[in-house]
Amino acid sequence: MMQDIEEVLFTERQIAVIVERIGKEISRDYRGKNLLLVSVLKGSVVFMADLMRSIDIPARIDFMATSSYGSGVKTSGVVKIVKDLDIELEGYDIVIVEDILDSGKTLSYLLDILQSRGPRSIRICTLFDKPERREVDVQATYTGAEIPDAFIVGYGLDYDEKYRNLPFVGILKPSVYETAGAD
Ligand SMILES: O=P(O)(O)OC[C@H]1O[C@H](OP(=O)(O)OP(=O)(O)O)[C@H](O)[C@@H]1O
Ligand SMILES: Nc1nc2[nH]cnc2c(=O)[nH]1
Repeated sequence: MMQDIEEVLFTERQIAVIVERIGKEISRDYRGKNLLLVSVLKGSVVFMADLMRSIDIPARIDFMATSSYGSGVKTSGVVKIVKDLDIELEGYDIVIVEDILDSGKTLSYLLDILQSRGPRSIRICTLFDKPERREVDVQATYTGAEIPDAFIVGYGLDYDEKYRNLPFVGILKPSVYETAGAD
């Protein structure tokens, strides 16, 4: 796996510092509220697992899954709900937990859908943001780090369902996806 990584962007240690900082911000902002963390599968699962443990106020969790990237590095732009939430949203202060904000299509779609279910409030938390790539106007309240326009993997993020279990985040060598299928 390591041979497919061009450059390590964030080490395990650097990610831990970022997650800890966001956990503190959310704990401060949601004290006395009715916090529900909504993790968007599968990419955010590693971030979610660490983030929830760095939040020291009561929090519920739920999961949903969307799909728009298929097995490649380009979004199809058509977002589908693959798995919906289990709970009703009335009365909750929702923080959507995402691994990456890229074109913005996934989060803009999710915001619309979740908003229509009547939560008390709703905000976005993303570990990574690629502002240069934005096609739809979406902004996160909590952002771990802004990154350049490169395809990253690790710490939950995949290419073709691989590399999610890397403990760090790195840029995938373009030769990996340019020669895809030649495995
Ligand atoms: O801003 P966008 O261009 O919409 O891209 C961001 C979305 O793409 C990734 O999900 P993906 O569809 O690859 O699913 P996964 O989380 O299961 O890897 C990521 O987890 C975000 O949900
Ligand atoms: N793995 C991965 N998924 C993405 N979805 C949108 N951008 C990215 C990215 O850079 N890496």
